[in-house]
Amino acid sequence: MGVSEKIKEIEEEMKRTQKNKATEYHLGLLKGKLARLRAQLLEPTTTGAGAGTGFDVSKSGDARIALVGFPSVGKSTLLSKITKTKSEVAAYSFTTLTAIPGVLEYGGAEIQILDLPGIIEGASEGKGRGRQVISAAKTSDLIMMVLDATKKAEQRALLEAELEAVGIRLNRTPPNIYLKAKKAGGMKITFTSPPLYLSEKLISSILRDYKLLNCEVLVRDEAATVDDFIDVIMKDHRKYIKCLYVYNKIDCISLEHLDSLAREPHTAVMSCELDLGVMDVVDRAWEELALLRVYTKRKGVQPDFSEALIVRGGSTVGDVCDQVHRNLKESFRYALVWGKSAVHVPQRVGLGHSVCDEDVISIVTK
Ligand SMILES: Nc1nc2c(ncn2[C@@H]2O[C@H](COP(=O)(O)OP(=O)(O)OP(=O)(O)O)[C@@H](O)[C@H]2O)c(=O)[nH]1
Ligand SMILES: [K+]
Ligand SMILES: [Mg+2]
Repeated sequence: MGVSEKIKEIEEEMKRTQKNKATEYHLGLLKGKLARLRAQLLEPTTTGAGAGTGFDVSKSGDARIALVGFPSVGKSTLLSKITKTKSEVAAYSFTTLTAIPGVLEYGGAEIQILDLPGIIEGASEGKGRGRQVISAAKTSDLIMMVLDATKKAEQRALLEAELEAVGIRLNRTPPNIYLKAKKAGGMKITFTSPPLYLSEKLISSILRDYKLLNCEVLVRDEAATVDDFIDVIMKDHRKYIKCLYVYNKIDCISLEHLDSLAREPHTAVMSCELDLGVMDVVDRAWEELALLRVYTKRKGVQPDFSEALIVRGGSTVGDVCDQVHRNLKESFRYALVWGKSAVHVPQRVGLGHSVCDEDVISIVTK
């Protein structure tokens, strides 16, 4: 039996099994097996089918956004609107057959936008170019899930399920569970507070199934589920990515419907056709990326505001140094900071100081 068939079999069994206290343990074990098989399915094959590989587009710029969605929702229309790249647009499905990169210039940053082929249900199991599309999405800093506002609400959950199945976790952080494999000593499982959904028995059975016989587990979140625990075991196959849900074609829906869509979290609405809300979508994407612009300044000279250094949210002066030059930290003495992160200006700070968007920094070396 092939991996796909085994997956089908387990999925069928899970569907047949009623969810209740008595079956909880059995279902948990099945989930563990399913996660392992799915990861196996995504391993690159030796036959060169490239199951786990994305499209051959090299990363460029300060961040990458992937446009993911069902066919004909307007992904290519959006790319053509916000970048100088023209990607073919047409009313039929699967107009786009490969990854088309474009560059969005925003506030001194260059963001690569990846237009991708439409995906369909079953993409995670290899339908269409689904797996390649999803692999490409996995490499992005932000997924823009483009949705057709005229279609049923289920479309969003269907797409989410496809991305979930290959280990992408949208707008979530890794579970608060510590797991460390050991050479010997058996299993040591502890909970910081009584678990609501997990038990020592379930955890140890799943660990045995994964042949993790010697390890230490500390569950720090009482609300952690079996899915969370499996994500921790499979952490090399999990990717936590931000997602902005973008509903296009709002020119075709009622105001009431538009209003309810716009209120959903992490959501923006637009009409590429009428050029409505497109720039708001770009602003929202920028916010979600949480990139920071930092300007460097030489002593006695005005900072150059046309040349921003782009760093990730949460970056420190040390990260800024790395961006300027590989060895700069070695000769670093201190930095002077003007801007939102400074309590008084200029503030004298060390490498650990966290920077804010639009800070000006003067680095003083030995
Ligand atoms: N009514 C309306 N139609 C739109 C809008 N944006 C795009 N379209 C139309 O939707 C159709 C599909 O657009 P594409 O940009 O090719 O869609 P896609 O998501 O790239 O499609 P695939 O590459 O086939 O997956 C085209 O006929 C567009 O003209 C919009 O805001 N409103
Ligand atoms: K299309
Ligand atoms: Mg397209």
